[in-house]
Amino acid sequence: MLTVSEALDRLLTAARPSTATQTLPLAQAHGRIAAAEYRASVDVPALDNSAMDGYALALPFDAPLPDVFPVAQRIAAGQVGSALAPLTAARIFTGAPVPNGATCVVMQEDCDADEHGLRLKPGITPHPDQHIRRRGEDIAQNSVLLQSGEQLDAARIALLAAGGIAEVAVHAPLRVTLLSTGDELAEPGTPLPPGGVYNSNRPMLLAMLQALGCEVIDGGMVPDRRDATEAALLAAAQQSDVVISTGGVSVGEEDHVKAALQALGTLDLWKVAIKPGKPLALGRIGKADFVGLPGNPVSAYVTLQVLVRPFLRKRMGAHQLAPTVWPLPAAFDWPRPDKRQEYLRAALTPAGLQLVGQQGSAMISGLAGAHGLVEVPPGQVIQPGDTVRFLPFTS
Ligand SMILES: Nc1nc2c(c(=O)[nH]1)N[C@H]1C(S)=C(S)[C@@H](COP(=O)(O)OP(=O)(O)OC[C@H]3O[C@@H](n4cnc5c(N)ncnc54)[C@H](O)[C@@H]3O)O[C@H]1N2
Ligand code: MOO
Repeated sequence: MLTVSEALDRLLTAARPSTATQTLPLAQAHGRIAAAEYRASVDVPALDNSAMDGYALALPFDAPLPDVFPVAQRIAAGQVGSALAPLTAARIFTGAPVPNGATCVVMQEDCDADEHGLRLKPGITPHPDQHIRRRGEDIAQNSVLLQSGEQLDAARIALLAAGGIAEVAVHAPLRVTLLSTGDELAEPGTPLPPGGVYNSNRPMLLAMLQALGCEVIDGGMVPDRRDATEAALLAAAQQSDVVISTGGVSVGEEDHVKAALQALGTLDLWKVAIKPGKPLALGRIGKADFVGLPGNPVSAYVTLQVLVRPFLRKRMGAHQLAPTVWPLPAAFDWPRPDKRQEYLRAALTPAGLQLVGQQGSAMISGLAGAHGLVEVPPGQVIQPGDTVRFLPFTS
């Protein structure tokens, strides 16, 4: 059986990054992977400007100040004033360009202004550059805003917009067909027949794959028959870059996915020393990649998160593939480790990481309260206070 890191190496070697790209307006690019590098077309801010509503002053700082400063001009955001003579003031508003000659801005709460001019309130001593945002202090023109292979989230979209970028070249979305195998599966909203189980993997994986940025096609539910499994896999492979199924990859005679895959294409990886999720399968059918996730919901969740996500991200053209790992203290006991590398559902608490819910691979109840997974190497016990590897779900 492959170790988790051997399996990850194999998956990443097998993942061919997509080459198809398209150009999208920034507002439509959320979640997509950049296919080019982008640089700022302007300095941000483009001019020195005021951080406060108040007065820009041309003060010397090394000489006594007069009591009153004439207010020579008024500059609102979007306007550009004229040069400020020494010892005069300009009425100014947040974001408005600071006129040449101004050495500081004083907020209006710290001044009194009337028809005679502006007076600083007692005790107010402005310092050089006070409340002035300098040109380019946030982003310098031509600096890199986004690297090829980065995923466009809200913050990166804001960064590109601030730098004047209107459109981005992105990788075409990965088309993933999702199949659910199992005669026992019933659709939520329909009566549950005797022996039935509601299909929770399908909406769970749909949500996870969409969050990754995939275009997901629902391939439906596949009965536990070899001919039906082959027909469903073949149809799915013809319409997608990647086919992902759940269930039917273990060893029982009702498990047809592996045999169907071997008949239609190649099985390149099967069984990983991971708990939950041992019977994970990887292969090819024609031009499509195939990933067979175990049927147990938590096994499907964990294998997608730990192993399949990096594979899909590389397929999508993303560069940062390794999961984020935070070394954090455990606040729990794990006295009976497994031979397989184990992933435990855990929540971040002020006391440290706490396990949530029961840890069985069919136990969905704890998943919703977890913030991530604790990675337990084969055979390793954990005691409260031990530093463990925590893989947050948000990364
Ligand atoms: N003799 C052995 N039996 C099993 C082994 C083994 O090594 N030897 N491995 C076990 C492990 S570990 C896992 S994980 C499961 C995985 O089996 P399959 O991938 O073949 O999945 P199924 O048997 O089809 O289903 C397992 C379990 O999950 C439920 N399920 C399936 N699909 C869904 C769905 N879409 N939504 C909700 N629940 C689903 C299904 O009803 C079963 O209870 O095999 C062990 N057995
Ligand atoms: O690998 Mo299975 O998920 O232990 O039940």
